[in-house]
Amino acid sequence: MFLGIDLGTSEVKLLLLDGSGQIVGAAGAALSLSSPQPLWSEQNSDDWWQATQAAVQQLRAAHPAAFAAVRGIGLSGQMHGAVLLDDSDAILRPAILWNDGRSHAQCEQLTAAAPRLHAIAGNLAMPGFTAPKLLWVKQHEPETFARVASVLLPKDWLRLQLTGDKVSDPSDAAGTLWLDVARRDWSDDLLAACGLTRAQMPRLVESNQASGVLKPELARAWGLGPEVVVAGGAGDNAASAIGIGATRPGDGFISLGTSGVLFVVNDRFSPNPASAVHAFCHALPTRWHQMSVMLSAASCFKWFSQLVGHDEAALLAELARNDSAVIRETGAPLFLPYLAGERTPHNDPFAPGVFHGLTAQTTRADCTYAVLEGVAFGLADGLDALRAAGTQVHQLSLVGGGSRSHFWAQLIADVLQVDIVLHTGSEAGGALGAARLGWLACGGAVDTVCTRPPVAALFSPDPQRHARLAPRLVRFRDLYRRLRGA
Ligand SMILES: Nc1ncnc2c1ncn2[C@@H]1O[C@H](COP(=O)(O)OP(=O)(O)O)[C@@H](O)[C@H]1O
Ligand SMILES: O=C(CO)[C@@H](O)[C@H](O)COP(=O)(O)O
Repeated sequence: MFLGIDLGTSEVKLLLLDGSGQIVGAAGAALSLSSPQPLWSEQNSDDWWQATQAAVQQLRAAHPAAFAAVRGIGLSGQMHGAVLLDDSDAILRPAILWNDGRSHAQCEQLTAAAPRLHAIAGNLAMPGFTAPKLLWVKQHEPETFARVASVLLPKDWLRLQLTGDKVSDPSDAAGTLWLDVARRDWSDDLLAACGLTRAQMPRLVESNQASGVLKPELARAWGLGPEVVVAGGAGDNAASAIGIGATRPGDGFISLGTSGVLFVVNDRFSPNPASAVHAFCHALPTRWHQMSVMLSAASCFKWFSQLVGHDEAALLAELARNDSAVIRETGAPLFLPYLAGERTPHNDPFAPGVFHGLTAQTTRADCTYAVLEGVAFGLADGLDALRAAGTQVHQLSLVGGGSRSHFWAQLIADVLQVDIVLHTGSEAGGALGAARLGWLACGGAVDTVCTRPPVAALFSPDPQRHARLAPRLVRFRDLYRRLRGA
């Protein structure tokens, strides 16, 4: 048995996988976000550990025999977050997350201070990345910065609780802006630009290699044997790729989680900062990937559902009951999904969320539709950015919580004009990939472990609907341009 632990933004998810690749069970525990000031997004790292332990107890209770047979653990997690520790590994401040926009000024400073940033890290400096956050802490919380002995990414802080080791992997480390992405090693020059050194960074191992073993006292408390291997693991998007078998160049998927991600595998480091796509290491040693990232995707649906007091399933059922789809596709309001600013393609922490074109006839179902459509339009921008970066896409799998909606999957296929494939277990996101990385670290072979799960549904583009939506996409893009800086 192999255990995957995915530290998402809205939930910690656990998944048990057996030695024939079948999912045995899953469990989860919710997490909340805090935004003490505009543009800020933080979580308490201790909450991650409490949620992980609660989910472990759920999974053990549901599958006692299978859980007791766990031999390998893999980690996956929300990327870019900064967990700052002092020299006794105590947490110095709340973790600053991937969707935090406070460090926009520091991005400019970093770009000026590190002229080779784009060549080494392969990416634009964006506020969500780890390096500009540390510059922000240096300038705004100098007492804290002076005490920083270690900087860990979210899943790597969980690993510290599990094994006592400070270790990261290249797929997650690439999101710091301190990694030499082609060489898959820390860059002393980029660290120096932030007043940091390699001594403050975790050791790096590849995602599919062992990083350490579970602490004996935890193994006993969880009813596990000795020598449970913990794999290097991966950033949640690279882990999701492993989960749906996206390992060959050209394989790609969309993740509809809190963020919205278009991810395509490359066989070499392929930076293209000009189009605001990310070029990072993949979770296999000879692979890299490009991705475009929306800061708010399924989280727009969650926000709207909480605003109107109906859950996502109820809103989708209401949408399905209404038979005026064509009228809605021409008359519904437009929605700009920039609830936390945007990365690809705008790199603009101040981009606003917007409902535009409300009338006295606008219904709740129209607004639900607009939210789902606005996210699909954001993905269309992301796909254009990937194409501008030289990546070709013909078919995309869909993963993450948003993949529960077939309506949304069809809408995305129609907007993007790309086949969208749903594999079984797709809503598990990074947790399945994490479990698979645990299996690889215990000696599993890539060809055996990283297979494509069975296809649950295929959504092919409808050209007529695409033609109806095309003018709305033009208006969507125009709306952002008109509002920029307003
Ligand atoms: N039936 C549904 N249809 C579409 N989206 C849904 C549905 N149920 C939940 N979601 C969305 O799934 C998202 C959570 O997805 P998840 O992949 O777990 O995110 P994360 O990894 O960021 O925590 C929430 O934003 C929620 O609105
Ligand atoms: O910042 C990125 C990728 O660059 C995000 O994809 C985070 O990794 C958060 O992921 P989810 O919680 O949405 O899965």
